[in-house]
Amino acid sequence: MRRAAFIGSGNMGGALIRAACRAIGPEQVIIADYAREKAEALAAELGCAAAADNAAAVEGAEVIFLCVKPQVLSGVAAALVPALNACHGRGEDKTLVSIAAGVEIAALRGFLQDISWDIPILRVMPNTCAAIGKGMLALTDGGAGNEAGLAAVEAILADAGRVERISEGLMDQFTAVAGCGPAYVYQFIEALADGGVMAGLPRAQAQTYAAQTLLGAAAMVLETGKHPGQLKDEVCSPGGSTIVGVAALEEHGFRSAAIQAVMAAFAKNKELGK
Ligand SMILES: NC(=O)C1=CN([C@@H]2O[C@H](COP(=O)(O)OP(=O)(O)OC[C@H]3O[C@@H](n4cnc5c(N)ncnc54)[C@H](O)[C@@H]3O)[C@@H](O)[C@H]2O)C=CC1
Ligand SMILES: O=C(O)[C@@H]1CCC=N1
Repeated sequence: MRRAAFIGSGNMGGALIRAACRAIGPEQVIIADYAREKAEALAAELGCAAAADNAAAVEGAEVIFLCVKPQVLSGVAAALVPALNACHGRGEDKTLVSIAAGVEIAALRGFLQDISWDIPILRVMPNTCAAIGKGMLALTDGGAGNEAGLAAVEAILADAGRVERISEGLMDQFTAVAGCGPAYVYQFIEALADGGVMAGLPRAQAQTYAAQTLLGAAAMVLETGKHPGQLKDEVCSPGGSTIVGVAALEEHGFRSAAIQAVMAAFAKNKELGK
């Protein structure tokens, strides 16, 4: 019996599969995807197993991560019930983990209508940076007090990045900041690089300088514990060039745009769960 199965090996599932293979070893990981060749190619690359179908992945592992789109989750989960019941009948208990944005544990339980036992269900909200161990992830058991399940998931995701336990009531907000966040940051990096190119830098250099600057600034926030506003002030020499750039960002609504991006994604997460 392997420790982790992943159903769906797309952008996010694939990133978690990479992280899990590093943390617990590829011999402990089995993956399945509707597009079988996709799972097989990733399994061949990482040295883990590719299951013939979703039920085989369920049969083969203790913790099953559902990494499909919210729109297909109910059908995928319902189709797993016969395999989950058969496993339970043999005395093999399983834990289900969903990474779907917006879908609550109670809704997931509703998708498993014909299940014959009280299967533990957890949620993880990852981001794609987990692929290289730099993710920001949230984990919840919905207040069930399932310490063993939480610990099992943490062990599988030990090399995905920073994993924090949060209440389920904060998952949609977390998703809007950290799940979606990499996309906003990539837009900013691209825009910084565009500015650099406009000012005369070669594209490749501009991109490296922009990305390394984001990395350094993020590390300064985390490692110094200083407020971002203070760190910003430390860059702005009186009468210098940075404050002119900061004023231009303010004039064009930069911070307001970022806040609105998070609020728009938050609203959409709530919609995805309905
Ligand atoms: N992409 C991201 O940055 C993040 C995504 N998520 C969540 O991750 C989940 C997956 O999203 P992505 O990886 O972006 O989507 P994706 O489209 O890249 O991957 C989904 C995978 O599921 C497979 N699939 C579809 N139907 C299936 C079925 N019946 N059985 C098995 N596999 C099936 C597809 O072939 C595809 O490989 C979503 O629920 C999303 O909310 C969460 C956090 C971040
Ligand atoms: O765009 C989405 O719906 C997913 C959820 C968080 C990141 N990607």
